[in-house]
Formats: sequence, C-alpha cells, structure tokens
Amino acid sequence: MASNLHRNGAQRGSAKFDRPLKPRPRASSPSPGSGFRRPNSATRNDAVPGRVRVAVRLRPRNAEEEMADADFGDCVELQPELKRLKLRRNNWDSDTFEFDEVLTQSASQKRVYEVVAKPVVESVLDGYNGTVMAYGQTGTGKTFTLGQLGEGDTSSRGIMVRSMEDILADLSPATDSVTVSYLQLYMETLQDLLNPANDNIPIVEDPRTGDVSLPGATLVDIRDQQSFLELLRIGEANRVAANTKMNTESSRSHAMLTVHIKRSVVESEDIVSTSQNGDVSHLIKPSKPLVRKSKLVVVDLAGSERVHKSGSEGLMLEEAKSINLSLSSLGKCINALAENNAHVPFRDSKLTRMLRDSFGGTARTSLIVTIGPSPRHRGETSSTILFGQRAMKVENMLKIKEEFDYKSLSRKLEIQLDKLIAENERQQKSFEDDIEKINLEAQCRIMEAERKFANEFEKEKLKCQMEYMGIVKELEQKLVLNQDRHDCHADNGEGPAQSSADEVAELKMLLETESNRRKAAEEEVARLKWQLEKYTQPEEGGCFEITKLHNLLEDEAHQKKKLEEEIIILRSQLLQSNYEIEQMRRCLEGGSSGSTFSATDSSVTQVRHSQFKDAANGQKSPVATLFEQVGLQKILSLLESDDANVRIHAVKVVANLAAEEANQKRIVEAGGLTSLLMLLRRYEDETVRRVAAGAIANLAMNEANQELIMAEGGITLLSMAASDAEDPQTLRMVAGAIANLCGNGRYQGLTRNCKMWTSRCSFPSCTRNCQFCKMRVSSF
Ligand SMILES: Nc1ncnc2c1ncn2[C@@H]1O[C@H](COP(=O)(O)OP(=O)(O)OP(=O)(O)O)[C@@H](O)[C@H]1O
Repeated sequence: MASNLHRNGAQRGSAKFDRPLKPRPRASSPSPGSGFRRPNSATRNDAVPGRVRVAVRLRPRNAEEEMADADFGDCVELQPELKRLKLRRNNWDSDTFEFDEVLTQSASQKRVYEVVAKPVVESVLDGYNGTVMAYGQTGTGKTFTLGQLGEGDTSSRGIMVRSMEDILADLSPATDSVTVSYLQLYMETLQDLLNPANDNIPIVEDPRTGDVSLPGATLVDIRDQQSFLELLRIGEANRVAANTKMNTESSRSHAMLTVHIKRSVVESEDIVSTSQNGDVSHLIKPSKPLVRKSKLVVVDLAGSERVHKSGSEGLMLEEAKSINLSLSSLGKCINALAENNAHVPFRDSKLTRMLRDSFGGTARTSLIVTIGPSPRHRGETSSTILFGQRAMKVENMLKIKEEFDYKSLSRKLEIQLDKLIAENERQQKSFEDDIEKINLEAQCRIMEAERKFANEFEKEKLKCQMEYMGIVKELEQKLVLNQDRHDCHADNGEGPAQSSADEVAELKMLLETESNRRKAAEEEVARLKWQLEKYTQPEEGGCFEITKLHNLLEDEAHQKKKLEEEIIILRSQLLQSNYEIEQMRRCLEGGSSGSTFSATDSSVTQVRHSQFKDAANGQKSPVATLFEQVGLQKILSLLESDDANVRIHAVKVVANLAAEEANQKRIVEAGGLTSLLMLLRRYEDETVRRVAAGAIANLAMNEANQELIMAEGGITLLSMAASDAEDPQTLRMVAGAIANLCGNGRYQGLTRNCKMWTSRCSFPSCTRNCQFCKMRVSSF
C-alpha cells in the first residue's frame, strides 16, 4: 500500500476553511486514469497535518422562541465577516470566539455545504478520508444541516445529498465505485439503518494503521442520486426519533453515513535516464494501475440535552443519559487531543471508537456546531461553543491510501489476452485457409498429372500390346511356315538350305526390330517415371497419389518382365526351329559330322560339333545372337522363373549354349552349372530334368567342370534323375552326362557304383544289366 498526502493549508486558528492546494479536475470531464492527479511522488510516504475545521451555525428562532423570548435579544451575536461569535454573558459583557466559519441564521444550505463539506468531499475524491460532523444542543439544526433531503424544496438539500451529488459527478462509473452504509448508535448498540435486524455490528480497529471498519454493515452500491435518496429515506425511517419538549423530531441516536469510494489511478509514466559511456538514453517505465480507497463519514450526533428541560423520563431519560454519556466521552477525547495528552480515551464509548480516525487520525475533518439563539439555553450554547473551540485544536495527519490495483491489472491483462487470442485465432484461420488453398491446388495438379499419366500409359500399353501381339502372330506364322517347308523339303528330298538361310536372316531382322522396340518402350517407361516424379515432388500431401502411381509403375514393370520373358521364349522357340532347320539342312546335305548334346538332340556322342560352327563362316548363329542380345545372366535367371514354360525354354537355351565350348566357361562362372544342378534337384518336370542333364553332359566334357559337378553332388542328382525317369530320352541324357564324367578316371569308381547301373540299365552290353538303357555308352 502506498500513502499519499495533501497539505491542508490553513494555520492553526485560521479564520478560513482551508481548501486543497491543487485544483481539482472538473467534474464535467472526469477521467479515471488521467484526470485524477496524484501529488508529487517525493511526498508520497509522508503525512501532513490537517487541523479539524470548525464552523458554527446559528438556527433562526423557532415559533416557540419567537413567543418566549420576544422581550429578549439573542444570546449570540455573529460577526461572519470576522468569523467571530460573541456570546453574551449579560447585557453589557460578552465572550468572543473565532471559528473557521460563522454561519448566520440566514445562511443558505448551499453556502453551508460549500464552506463546511465541499472541501472535505473534494479531499475524499482525491483519496483522503474525510469526516463531516454536526454537534449541538437538541433542536439546533444538526439533522436539518446534514440530512435534509430537500424533496419539496431542492434549495433545502442538506450536506449528505449535496455531497453525493458532487461525488457521483466526479467519478467514472466504468472504473470507479461508490458504496454506502448507514448506521445508528442507539444506547450503545450499533444498528444497521438499512437492515435494522442487524443490530450488533462490531467495530474493528486495525492496530497497525488505526483504521476503523464496521464489518457486517450493509453496503449498497450507489449508481445514481435517486437510489441514494431512497437509501436515505429508508435510513431516516429506521432512525429512532422522539417528540421531546425541545424538538418534536428529536433524534435519539447518533447516525453515521459512510460513503466508500474506490478510484482507479494510473501512475504517470516515469522517464528513466540511463547513461552508458556518456550516451544518455531515456527509458519509459510503463505505468502501473493503482486504486485509491477513501471514505466520507457524515455523522449526525444526537443532541445534548438537559433532562430537566427536555422533560425526559422513562426510556427517553435513558436515551438522554446514553446520548450525554457518549457526547461526554467525545468531549474528553477532543480535550485530550487538544491538549496533546499522551492518552486519549477513545475506548470509553462506541461513539469515540467509531470516530477515532476523524479526530487525531488520518481524516480531513470538518465540524459544524449548531446553536440556537435563545438566551434561555445560553449554558448549552456556551458548552457547544467551547466544544467547537477545543475541536479546532485537534490536529489530524492526512494520508492518501493507495493500493496496487490487482483487479484492474488482471482486467487489463485479460483484455490483452483476449486480444492476443483473437489475433492468434485470426492468424490460425488465415493459415488454415492458405493450407486448404495449397492443398486444393496440389490436388488439382496431381489429378491433372494422373490424368496425363493414365492417358500416356494407356496409349503406350496399347501400343506395346499391339506390337507384341503382332510379333507373336508373325513368329507363329513363321514357325508354321517353317514347319511346312521343312516337311515339304523332307518329303521332296530337296535341300532347304537357301530358304532356311533367308528365313534365319528375316527372323534376325525381326528380332532386332523387336529389341529396338523393347528399348524404346523401356525409354518411354523411364520418361513417364521421371515425369511422375516431377509432378509429385512439390507436394507432400500427394503421397496417396504417388503410391498409386508407383503401383501402376510396378504393374507396368511386371508386364514388361512378362513380355520380356515371352520374347525370350519366342526367341528360344525361334532358335529351336532354326536349329532343327539347320539340322535338317545338314542331314540333307549328308555332310553332318556329328552332334553334340543339345536340348533336342536325339543322339548321344562325345564329339561336339556346334551349331555355332557357322561363326567360322563369319555368320553368327541364332543362339549366339540371342546370347549377345539377351545376356547370359538374364537367361540363367529365367531358369528360376515361376512359369514352367519359361523354365523349359530357358533350360533349352542354356543347353544349346553349353554345346559350344567357348560358352561353357562363362556359363559355369555365371553360376549356370549350379542352376542346372538345382533344376535336377528341385523340379519334377521331366523335360526340364532331361534338358538340364543334357546341358550338364556338355559341361562335363571339361575337366575342371567335372570336379565342380562332383563337388556339388552332381553324380547323386544325376542318378536320382535317372531313377525317377519315365522317358528313355531322359536316361540317355543322364547316361551321356555320366559317361562324360566317366571319361575322368578319377570318378570311374564312383560312377560305377551309382544306382542307375545297378537297378535300371538294360543296355545289352551293360554288365550291370540296366533296365532302361537302350544305348551304348562308349565309356562302359
Ligand atoms: N437553519 C435553519 N433554518 C430553518 N429551520 C431550521 C434550521 N435549523 C433547524 N431548523 C428547524 O429546527 C427544527 C429542529 O431541527 P433539527 O431536528 O435538525 O435539530 P437537531 O439538532 O437535529 O435536533 P436533535 O438533536 O433533537 O435531533 C426543525 O424543525 C428544523 O426544520
């Protein structure tokens, strides 16, 4: 909490009511933040003395006095311009008293408010506590001065109503608040005038600050003057009053109206200068929200009375005693304070406990003492005047109470947070919109790419299919034609040499064309792949589409593989037919010098004469061409194809290649021998086993290969193939392989013991009496 102070101004005993040193902001332009000034921060923690200001007000003679005192003059003579009051002792002598303000019987309610209460109200609006209190004999006009509502006549409005008017005009409803409580102290009981059932309100004093609070009192928010007037009416109705000889409407209680004010204050921005290496820079410290809490207490004391004059008895007597007792306590405290006594008996009564802050505390206090003119009450008037005189000696220490406004700060931060959240949401929305836009664009591009790709792909596929179908058809026709020619030549005993050569040349051309087309197709696929990558690269969101395209590509590759396999089959068929034509041609020429083990060989011999022989004449054989165009590795890989048809053709091609000595080393190095043995071991198809055995037989002519065959269990596999064989041709091939192995003396013992000879061979010269062998194997 920060305290602030405001110099009250006037000197002790000054005849003038002091006013705030600084001008107040105009009520017409209240500004909670900026219009509310704060004193220099250098004096913030100090308090300044502020003497209790006292004004005296004389009531005009009432009807009773007009009659009773008709022959007498007033007991007081006022000199308002000198702020003096003369109290007559007798006709020739008087005592003179000075007050801060002297208000004659003709002083208007407005003037009374402006000189007595307005300075206090302004101080309260500046953040100080303030008290306006009326003290005087019963019936002298305390309630008239403070509590007149002025309903019939607005000029008669008392201090309470006028104070609230000024307060409401000065505050900002948006940031400031006004709450009111209204209590009465009746016979030492503190009762809520706004809720009379609440009649045991405790008085709590803060031992540290001396602040007095009345927890439990009803606090009503005041938004406008009407609601305040309504509240005063309720309080008035609940206040205890009685008809006494002195006053038909005598208040029998002390009434206390407390107006609590909370104002938001924005501390001015401090400019801090810093110096680094002679460079001076100015930093502006951000303002921090503060709240000032102040209260205006308006106390309408019950009137002092001489019971023998007021004629009180019974309850009224008790009330009068209680009133006088509490007023006497107040007087004692005022005396003690006026004389600067160390002890002030505040605790003697509830009234003095409640007014602790107003006398000797931190409040700015203004006391109006009311007197009557009647010489019959001179004693009471004198007593009132002396009370006022002593009160003028009481010095208060005025302080502003400021607190850090956590509520306001939290409100500010909440508003800031709301703004940030809104901004963040706006940005998020715009970001999402952008993403959606990009996604849409990407999807359009992907769809376009897909469409293009599908079109291209479809076209290309159709083209390839047409081409391949054409080629296949062409080859089939060629085959049929060749077959017919072959049959025809065989029947006529004519040499088909020339026509076969033409056919071969034509087929070679077809093959080349086919190869070129395949290359072109591969290039097209590669181009499409590249295009697809290009389309899909910029968009990560197109994963699904990419996967789809990948799958299409894979399908395409698979198709291509199948087509390639088909080409190889066709080639091998072509090769086969060429070879047969060649064989036929040689037979017809009668110049055949022997044969070797080939896929279609019908004789078994160790003498190898290759169809590749044509190479010696500078002309490549179809097999050699195939070998070059397709590649050995590719051919060998087809041995493991899932398609049985492909496997058969592949093994035939390998067997034909193996018939040429020059290829044998390459076949073995490329793993061909192992693949052939694997075919013996794995495949149940007898044709495959037969052709594989033929190929092995050719490879077994080489000594190095013989060792390899033996090492890989070839002899066992061959014997197993022989034992499972149904077709004598298979046995012949196996026998040929074994015969070639037997050429190597190291393995003769092994081959002789093989199962084939002991159980199956029926060759006439076979000493082993084989059952199925129908041929002569020279090594036997
Ligand atoms: N300045 C004034 N001008 C005209 N009439 C006044 C003035 N002061 C008081 N009166 C009238 O005097 C009568 C008594 O006034 P009021 O009730 O205010 O006295 P009081 O001091 O409050 O008395 P109590 O202490 O018994 O409550 C009322 O009728 C009131 O209208």
